[in-house]
Amino acid sequence: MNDGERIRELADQIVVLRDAYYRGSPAVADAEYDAIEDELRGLIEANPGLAPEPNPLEQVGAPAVLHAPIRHSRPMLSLEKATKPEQVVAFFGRFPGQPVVVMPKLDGLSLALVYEGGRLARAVTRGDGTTGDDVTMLVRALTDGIPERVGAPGRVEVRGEAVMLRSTFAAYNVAHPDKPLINPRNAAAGTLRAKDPAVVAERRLRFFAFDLDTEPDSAETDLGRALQTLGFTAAEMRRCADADEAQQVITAIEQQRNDLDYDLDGAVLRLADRGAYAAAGTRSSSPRGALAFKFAAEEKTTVLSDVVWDVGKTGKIAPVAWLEPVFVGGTTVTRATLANQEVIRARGIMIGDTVLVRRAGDVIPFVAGVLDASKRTGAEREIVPPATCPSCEQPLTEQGNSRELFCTNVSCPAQTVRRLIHWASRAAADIDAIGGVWIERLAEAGDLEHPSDFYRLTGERLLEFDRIGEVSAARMVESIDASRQVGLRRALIGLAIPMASEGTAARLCRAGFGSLEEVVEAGVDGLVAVEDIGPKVATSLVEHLTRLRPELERLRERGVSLDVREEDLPPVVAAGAPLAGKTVVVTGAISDPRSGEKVPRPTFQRLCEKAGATIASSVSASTDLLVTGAEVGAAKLAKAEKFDVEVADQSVIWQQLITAGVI
Ligand SMILES: NC(=O)c1ccc[n+]([C@@H]2O[C@H](COP(=O)([O-])OP(=O)(O)OC[C@H]3O[C@@H](n4cnc5c(N)ncnc54)[C@H](O)[C@@H]3O)[C@@H](O)[C@H]2O)c1
Ligand SMILES: [Zn+2]
Repeated sequence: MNDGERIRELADQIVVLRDAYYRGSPAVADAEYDAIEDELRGLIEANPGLAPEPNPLEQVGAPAVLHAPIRHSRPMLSLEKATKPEQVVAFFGRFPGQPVVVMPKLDGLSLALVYEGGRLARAVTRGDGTTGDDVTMLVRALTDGIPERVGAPGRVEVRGEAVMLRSTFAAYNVAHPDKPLINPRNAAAGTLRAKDPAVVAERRLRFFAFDLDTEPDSAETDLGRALQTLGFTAAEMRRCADADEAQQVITAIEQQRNDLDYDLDGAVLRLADRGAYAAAGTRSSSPRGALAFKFAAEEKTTVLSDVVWDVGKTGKIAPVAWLEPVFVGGTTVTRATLANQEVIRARGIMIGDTVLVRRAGDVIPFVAGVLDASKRTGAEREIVPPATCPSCEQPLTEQGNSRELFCTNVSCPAQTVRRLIHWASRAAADIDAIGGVWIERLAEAGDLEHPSDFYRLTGERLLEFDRIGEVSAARMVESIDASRQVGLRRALIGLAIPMASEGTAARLCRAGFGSLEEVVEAGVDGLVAVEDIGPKVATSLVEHLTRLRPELERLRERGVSLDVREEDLPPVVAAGAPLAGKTVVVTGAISDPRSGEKVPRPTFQRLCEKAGATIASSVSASTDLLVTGAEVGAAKLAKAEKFDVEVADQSVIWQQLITAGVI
């Protein structure tokens, strides 16, 4: 195929893919689509005479099906893309002496909001860039962060991104396993395509502003301040004087990406001065005064080569997707979760399908769905859940609405290994010198069956195995020995009792239980009396701990402490504690001002607790204080503002901790 033919082919593909994408059913992942655009761009650059007519790269969006078309006051454009530092340098080179703001490139859908006489007159989607759809009613009902009124009498147009927060997305998919959303961006677009606001009220979106026109021109030339004054949450903007500084901010945004509650696919550079940005003008499909720096993709497509049913520590049989290796979210992924049968059915997934794999934030990679079922060849196979346990071959039971499968055989070998690995894990006994492979070998050899068996292992016995030297054997024994101090809270976690979470273990310690035996003796009635422990959890605890009585005895005999430890209890609050009675959320990167060294967040939270604070993980109406470290996400700050929560920089709190003698 010659270049001209390839150009034609790519241009046609782009038109088809865009059409599908903007209708809400993308046929490929964004990263793959971008690669097609890049190839076309490269070919046209090399052969300017062969540029297609019309050139899809010079068009924005897609000729959408508009229900209520509204023409934009000025086009809503796409952005010029960059992936290399040199391109950032070149951008600064085009505007000597001009300061630039760098902000996250939020991955949602853009909206134009028009205010007339101080009131929201209409909200319009981007559409094909020239004409968009009127979505005023839906936006009013479904989007947070859009004020009904602004304190400016003339015409005001604010542009920005409406995103579905990751937490909203996850909660929605948990509540609707039968019709899951594929990703937050798609969900945001889908939400505003819906006709009835009430139907999708739980799909709330959040609006972040990044662009502004005012008539008459407002005196404020700084974009971020101008937007805030009007009552909007602006995308977090940082002013940079040169390309080096901008590159640092871009890197910081990329690093903080996992901590944020929304998807971003890059960083946007834009002239900080509103006048300078307008004066720079536009190209056919992008403004000259802005540049998008793209990050690695969090979603890719790959082939689902097989599904393997994995036996968990509580006997749950979970489908695990085996994938052809794919680089996504910063690592090569070969396994992903499929949750349960219902999810597989709802997403219509088959073995051999090309599936969309998502790895965003801290979530475990999961198969979000099949993008284009029309590509099937007929060689795909249905995913059939097993009738018996893949490990012990006992029949399985189905539980719950999502029809999760369980092996209830307590001596199931796979469960045994999983439970032992769990006992040795960091959250429990923390036997860090013995990894999963060794646990499996020891279980196979008959040395390990119950956690208490770890405490019978000797150096001599370990040396009887292949591929182990004296040094490692001694380290293993030492690590086992140290784990005898596990204590009530971590032992309870380590025993992997169904329905009892880490929080349950902490609550029991705080409620005054002194040992695991005391927990069993309390019975269901005694346990439900503890705050936040319900009858199901209490019953499960009593049932399983009663069954485990002999094991508890063996652990005791072998010198393992099952009594509450000081670290299991809330810290003693120092006299004159500065944070006494306050519910505190900590966000961003924390470092000790005395040494400049990074401090893990849990360590800092523990210090705050010593100063009297109750730690919470997310900002809500009951939060009293948000402590901010470096690189704080806009979402947390926006929430603090919404709930009127006091915000303090970490330096202030460190000072208080030092003054109060906490450290
Ligand atoms: N999978 C597919 O088949 C397919 C097809 C077509 C397009 N796409 C995807 O759509 C996107 C391309 O389309 P595009 O032109 O909408 O996006 P773009 O990448 O060119 O970016 C422009 C958009 O970025 C948004 N944005 C977010 N934060 C911003 C900020 N701080 N400042 C300015 N703008 C900001 C705005 O909505 C703006 O419209 C790509 O991500 C592409 O992968 C995918
Ligand atoms: Zn089994």
